[in-house]
Amino acid sequence: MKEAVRTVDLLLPSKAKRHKTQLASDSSCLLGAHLQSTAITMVSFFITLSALPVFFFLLYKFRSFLSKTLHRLPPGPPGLPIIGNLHQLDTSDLADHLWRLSKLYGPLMSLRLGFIQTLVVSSADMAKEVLKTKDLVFCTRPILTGQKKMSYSNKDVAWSPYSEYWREMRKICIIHLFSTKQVNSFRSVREEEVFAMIDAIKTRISIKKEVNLSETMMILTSNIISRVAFGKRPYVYDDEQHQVRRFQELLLECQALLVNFYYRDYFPLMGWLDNLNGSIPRLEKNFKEMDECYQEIIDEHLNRNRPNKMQEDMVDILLRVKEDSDSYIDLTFDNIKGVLMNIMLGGTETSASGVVWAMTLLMKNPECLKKVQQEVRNAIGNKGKVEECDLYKLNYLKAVIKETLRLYPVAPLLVARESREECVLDGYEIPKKTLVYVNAWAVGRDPKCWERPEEFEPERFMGSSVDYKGMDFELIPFGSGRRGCPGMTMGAVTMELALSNLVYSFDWGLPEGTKEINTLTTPGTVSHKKDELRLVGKVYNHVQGC
Ligand code: HEM
Repeated sequence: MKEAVRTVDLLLPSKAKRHKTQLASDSSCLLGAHLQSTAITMVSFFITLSALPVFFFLLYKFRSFLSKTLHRLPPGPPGLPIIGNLHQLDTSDLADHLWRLSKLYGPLMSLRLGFIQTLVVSSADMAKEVLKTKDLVFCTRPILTGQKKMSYSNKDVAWSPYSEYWREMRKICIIHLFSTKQVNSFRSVREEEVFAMIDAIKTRISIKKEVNLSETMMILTSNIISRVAFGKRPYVYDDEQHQVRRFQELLLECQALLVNFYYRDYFPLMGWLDNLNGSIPRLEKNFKEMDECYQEIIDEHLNRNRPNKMQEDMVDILLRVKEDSDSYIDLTFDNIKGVLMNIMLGGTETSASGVVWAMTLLMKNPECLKKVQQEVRNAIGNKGKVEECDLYKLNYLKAVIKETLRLYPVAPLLVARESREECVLDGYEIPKKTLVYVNAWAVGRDPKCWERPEEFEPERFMGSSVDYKGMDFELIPFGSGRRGCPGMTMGAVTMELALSNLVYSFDWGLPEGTKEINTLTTPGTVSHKKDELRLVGKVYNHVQGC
């Protein structure tokens, strides 16, 4: 009671304090009224809370009723009210799971993820429809919480919706960062890093330790991309293999946050749960820390007296374009940071995962490993290392990479797209704003296109014109069309250079006690081999040929 009087005391203006005595006697009524109103608020809160599911149920029913009556949607597994098919999805191996479901429901399959109408495309024919014939309808990206935050509100290339801004930004990237000339200008960076990796593996072998190829490849591609993007090498090989830098740790957290599940993306009224479970504060924290790093990098590049400046890197190029008054759009620092993020995320994990899958499949198919080793060793002789200028001679190695990307596409569901308008696909009506996943994993296993689709047979590409450049829809690891991967040349040459040197320089075997290598995958946009690939290597003596 005393507390209540004191609180009232503080709240009252001085004039009213004359009525203090009377108020003190009234305060018990005031407290009673306060308790009553709290009780009413709580009861109404609980009524609202219990009415929410009913509200959502009715909304869901109404929406599905509308969707079904207004659109003839492709078939799909029946879902539950509100959550739709979310509970049925095995996210540990989503692409494989969706491929299996598509065998029941067909190459165009409808799902409902919460309130989001979703389409899964699982055959080469239908992928061609979506990525080529109707590319203009399906060339935008959905706006999702993690991506939006990390891309400075979609001021990047990869997650920016289809717009004049995206077209200009992509043009800038293609001309200034990803052109063949530009990719070639970073040749020495890739070679130096691959040769440093080979030396590090030799040191490891000399002390009779097994080689963790998953880790080694991540170090390699992080080094290459960091040097190409902003002229710095985040890892150095030492006795303990590496030393982690702050930026790389932040990138790992960023990757996790990008694939995190945010309620607000699928249940528009339940965004508050993201704050409650800590997802949003975690996102804000990582964004702030990443932003500080990007800003530091930009500030360093703006310093004209920057020490150790070797060659123009991507930040230099983007800053130059920013200053260039003739450039197409007014680049801001946020645009540069968004593109940097795309390059770091798009370029590191993808090529690393590709080489690990190639080595995994070669280890499981020793006759193919032998064949590719023979090809590389015959072509290179005792030169000691494979350089980029040698790669054109290595047709079987290129076939190994294609076959790897067919069976284990690094981004098995590509990068999600969204329909910009209503359209008809194979007789089905696809509503506007449908979330679209093109399942490259399923397409690579499409029995209409591939004989013995489950077998690893690089020979199928020898003498075949089928390539991953986006024109052959049975092989689309880099996507296709307007949103196809602009970093394909850089990614492919990195994989070829790393793999060729690995098979040229070493003979590989399984560590003692390991009978078989599994092919379990990690969840996420980029699919890694779940269990690290650990092998024992023997240095190959090129002079003696053994
Ligand atoms: C093995 C290597 C790589 C693979 C398998 C790969 C795969 C992909 C895929 C599947 C997409 C989506 C395509 C679509 O929606 O049709 C994509 C987009 C993209 N990739 Fe790559 N990528 C690789 C390397 C790289 C590299 C090295 C970079 C940059 C340094 C890069 C930057 C990008 C960007 C910026 C986009 C977004 C394009 C847009 O939305 O307009 N990628 N990549």
